[in-house]
Amino acid sequence: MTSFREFAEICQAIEKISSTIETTNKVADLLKNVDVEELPLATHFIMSEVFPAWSGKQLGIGTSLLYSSLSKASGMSIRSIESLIRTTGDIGETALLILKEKRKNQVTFSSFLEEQPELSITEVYQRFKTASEASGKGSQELKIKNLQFLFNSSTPREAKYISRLALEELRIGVGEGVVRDAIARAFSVPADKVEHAFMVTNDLGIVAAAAKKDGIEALESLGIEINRPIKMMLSQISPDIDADIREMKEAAIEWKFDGARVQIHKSGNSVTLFSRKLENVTNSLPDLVGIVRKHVKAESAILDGEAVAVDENGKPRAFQEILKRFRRKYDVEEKALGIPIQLNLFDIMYLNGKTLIDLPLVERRKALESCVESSVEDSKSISVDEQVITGDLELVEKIYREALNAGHEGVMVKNPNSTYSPGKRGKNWLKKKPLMETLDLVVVGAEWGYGRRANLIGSYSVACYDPETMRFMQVGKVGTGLTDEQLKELTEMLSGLMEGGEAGGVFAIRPKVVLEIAFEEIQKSPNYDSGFALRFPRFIRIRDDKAPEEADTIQRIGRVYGQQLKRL
Ligand SMILES: Nc1ncnc2c1ncn2[C@@H]1O[C@H](COP(=O)(O)OP(=O)(O)OP(=O)(O)O)[C@@H](O)[C@H]1O
Repeated sequence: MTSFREFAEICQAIEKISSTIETTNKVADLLKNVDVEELPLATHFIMSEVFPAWSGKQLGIGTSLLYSSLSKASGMSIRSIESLIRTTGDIGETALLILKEKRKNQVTFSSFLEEQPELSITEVYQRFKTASEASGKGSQELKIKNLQFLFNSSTPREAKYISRLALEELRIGVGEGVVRDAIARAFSVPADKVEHAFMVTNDLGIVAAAAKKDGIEALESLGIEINRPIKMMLSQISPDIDADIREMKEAAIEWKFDGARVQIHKSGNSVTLFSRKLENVTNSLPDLVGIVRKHVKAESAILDGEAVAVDENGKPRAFQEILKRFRRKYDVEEKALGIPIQLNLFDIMYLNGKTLIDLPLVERRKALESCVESSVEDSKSISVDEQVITGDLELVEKIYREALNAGHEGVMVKNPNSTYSPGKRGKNWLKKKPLMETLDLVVVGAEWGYGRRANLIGSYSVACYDPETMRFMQVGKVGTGLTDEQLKELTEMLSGLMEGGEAGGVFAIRPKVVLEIAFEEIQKSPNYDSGFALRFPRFIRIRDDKAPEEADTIQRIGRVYGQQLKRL
């Protein structure tokens, strides 16, 4: 068993270094030292995850639960803890200070270290797991008891990283890229083998353990598995789509539906549906499960498509309508009748035991067509997205116009020879749609409203993402463009994410919720840590199909700012 103390020491060391190479070396040291059984846990922990992202398991520990546990473990009041957090600005440093104080009053620190059995990585995981699984009556107490146990058994430094891990933010800047390189370094395996193993498993914990056990051979034997979702391949906007099509010579053109992405796993009669964020949404969409069971003729398959909400004439409804269906947990059947769904399939990654992601799109397409059956009367509920392969730019424009006239978003332009690259946004999938510059930004703070809206959150501080530092950087405040209903919805979503208490009606929010924001212009500004500010930001919609790390980046903000200058 590896001690959590060792893990905390590595975190502390990484926090002090800024070079990526040194960070990677430290993570590689950790991976080398951890027992193979605990390696998946340590690999996730170092990326601030308790459960692998694909598992959809939520830790569900909010700040108030954490404060109560710290308070119980130390005897300090919750109010004092909140005020300490306002000074330190961080739950980790706060936990460290509280535990230092506690140990000082309790026993001599060295005798504590001698008496206390060391926490192992497995023990920390088990306590988190038990806390996350507690439900129903008495569950709060059980959650607190498990966290309290961890704080009672930890050194101040361990408490610092336990409390940050509880909120799934270690703040040490270690993401997938660093861990991928660290696995290659730690076990002397080629980086491209690690990358491919990650694409098919979507789990660096599994990859690390395989590399440690049996090197390249074990990595090559890893494959896609039903019910372990793989990351979605993504597209990018092209500054000159005509030039890109010319370069491809021929491109595969498909309608771009404005709905919600869905990844379908079928094994025999069992069907599981995952959202773009890889959440399991099967229970919300029983009608979609029925459609797949009836029309997908494969023993096992993983399919990619877009679910669109339609009206009685089969016309697409607003994007928000389909998200309502995805979110819906109760009254599912009743709601399903209200908002019928159409499933448009456009890719296949796995069929009857075979991984297809390394095949070119044209081949995958044949496989997809071979296993989807829809009769004329059913063509409203399921179809394979029509695809035209052409290099004729006029024809592309014609298909684009037809898509817009039919109420869709535009077209996708795909490279017919491209493989399916999970999690990648690149030139093999391009999108062509009418230009309206918006940004997807993350809520990091909020303020109560005034007057009639005093019991609702009325304004939102929004931030972009910096993938290099893994931090969110504020670019503005949004308070316009929202209806009362949207304010209510957002107030509900955000009230569980408040952090560190409230000061003058203003409070910090854990970065979880993504909003799409329109704006007039981006300006340079010293007021925000991003160095930019949005002029006249306006709310467009909630993007709860997007994870915070998928928000627009500081680099994109810089690029849009640069383009504005060129237009002047
Ligand atoms: N035929 C299609 N092929 C691929 N994706 C499609 C298709 N039709 C609709 N889509 C949707 O378009 C998205 C591709 O655009 P992108 O990857 O850039 O997502 P996005 O960031 O949500 O962008 P947008 O806001 O423009 O949808 C896919 O995630 C999918 O949900």
